[in-house]
Amino acid sequence: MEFSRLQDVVSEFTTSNDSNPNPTSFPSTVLELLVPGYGTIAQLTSRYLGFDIGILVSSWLLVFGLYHGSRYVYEQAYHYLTTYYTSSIEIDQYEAFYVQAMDWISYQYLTKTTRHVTVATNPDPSDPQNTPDGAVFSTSKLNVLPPSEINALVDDNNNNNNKNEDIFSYSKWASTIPPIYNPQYGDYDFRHQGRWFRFQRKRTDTKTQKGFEESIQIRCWGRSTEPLKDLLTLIKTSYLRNRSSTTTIFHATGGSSHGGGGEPRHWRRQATRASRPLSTVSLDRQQKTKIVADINEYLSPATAQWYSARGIPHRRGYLFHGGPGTGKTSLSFALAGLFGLDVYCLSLNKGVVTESELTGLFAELPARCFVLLEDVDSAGVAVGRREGVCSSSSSSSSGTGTMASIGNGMYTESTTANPLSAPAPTQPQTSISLSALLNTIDGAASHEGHVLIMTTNTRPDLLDEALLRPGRIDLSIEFTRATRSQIYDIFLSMFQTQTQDPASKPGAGGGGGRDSGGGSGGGGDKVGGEKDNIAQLAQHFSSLLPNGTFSPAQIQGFLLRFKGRPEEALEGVVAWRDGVRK
Ligand SMILES: Nc1ncnc2c1ncn2[C@@H]1O[C@H](COP(=O)(O)OP(=O)(O)OP(=O)(O)O)[C@@H](O)[C@H]1O
Repeated sequence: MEFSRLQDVVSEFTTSNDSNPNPTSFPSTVLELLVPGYGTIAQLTSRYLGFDIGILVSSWLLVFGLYHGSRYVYEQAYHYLTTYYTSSIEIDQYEAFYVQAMDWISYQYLTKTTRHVTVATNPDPSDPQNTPDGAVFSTSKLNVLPPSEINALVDDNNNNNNKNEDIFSYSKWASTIPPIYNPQYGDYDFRHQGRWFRFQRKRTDTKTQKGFEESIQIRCWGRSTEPLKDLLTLIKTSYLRNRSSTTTIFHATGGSSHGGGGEPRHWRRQATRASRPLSTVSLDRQQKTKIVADINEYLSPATAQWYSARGIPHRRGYLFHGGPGTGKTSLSFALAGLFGLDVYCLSLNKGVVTESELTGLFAELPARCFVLLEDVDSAGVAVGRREGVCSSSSSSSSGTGTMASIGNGMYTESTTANPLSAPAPTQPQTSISLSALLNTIDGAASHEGHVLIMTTNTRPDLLDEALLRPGRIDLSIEFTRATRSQIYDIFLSMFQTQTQDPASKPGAGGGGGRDSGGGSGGGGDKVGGEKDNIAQLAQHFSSLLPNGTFSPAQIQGFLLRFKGRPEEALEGVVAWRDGVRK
């Protein structure tokens, strides 16, 4: 604006204050400046409508100015107060605690009160969070149809299958699973133990394939972070208490290879499962006791202090070696369940993870957890065939049986003695070098306190000695093909649990709960009798299979065909054994 014109406006404003017929209106020159064409519109409305539009425009300008002015003042004051008089905690979506905090706050406060929620479907039946009653699915709900009914269903011309109550309908089942609700992006206030907290769910755009990353921020009044820390401790305690009978499994997602779209690789919760009882993993008792005692001692806080007082890194590594389907992964999960820890799984096979990604993933691990590094031989640690070693079978350290190995030192799942029918030797396909793996495991920057379990299908005497040295691998457990006693155990665990559970047997026991001793005397006798019967069948079954020939997974696979029908499994086992061996 020209200076002379501004002078005119000011002088008119001062003179018009005296002469303005309507003191509630701004001077017309000011209004003309703010609303282009005001003079013409004012003249027209005054002439034809007999109405002074100046009052209307002035009121509107006043409200507009007041609104923006107060908003500006509010924002400045809010910024000042939040900067200097509040404390906050930010939780990144890749932090393990993110899920716990989001779940807890959403469930306790936000999704009950807020009208703006997001919904997600995660129909994992084994996740207690997803079951209608919050209970882990019980094995007593087995739905085994007799052959006659199956035949009727197969021959049904009228397609009444979906009306049959005994047929499992996924859509019906899924409709009973409540969705998971979370608050939408934005700010939410909630009051916890007499104190106000502000929860903010944020979304930041990124150049990754997904396009954004999430985080949450929790804020409270005051310059002390103690209320926030107390809240997080409470969330953690309640989460761990609820999850004590479950195991949460994390896998690495993203990454430069395998469709990760260049996103950084992070741990992501894959599933939460009912913890596997240790008794369901069949292994030599001494071996089991040894590893449980070892991990128990290692995880004790006193041990951590002991290590630290002596300047020894608090680390312990375990090597599970054996053929496919012999129970390495199962034991790892069962142990994690026993010690109430989450499992972080990573396979080093097929080059799915690069060295920098491996380092980044280890840096993100929580203080206490199980890390399951599968196919560790892929990291260039298998030193190849050694004369006079590979051709022989390795003998079990515990004397529980032998494991056949083929020419390249790999344990094989094949039950034939012919190496030609065994899988071809696998070459390391990963982009991880041995030195990178060792650095990640025990380099200066690596974390302490987690239980590191490495699995391999390669015999340990063929692995690089650098990996095998104490401090990296402190205890080795060999997993063999099923011995007679393992076959017995697998049969028992397959059939006994079911028969011991009165709820699973129509008419058995009656209201006695899961404990066979809890029912009436007659029911208890019946369950006890069935138990003895199953033990006899298991004995007979194990005597029909050769020692150390089939993997536990093979035997389990066979028995799974006969859920609830142990006698039929016994009848069919000889034909199956001979068929597989042919
Ligand atoms: N020792 C065992 N006791 C009970 N079940 C077993 C045992 N070994 C294997 N199984 C069963 O076989 C299946 C495969 O087992 P698991 O994945 O633990 O084998 P693995 O040794 O990790 O195999 P891989 O080397 O191929 O990863 C599981 O369903 C498990 O229940």
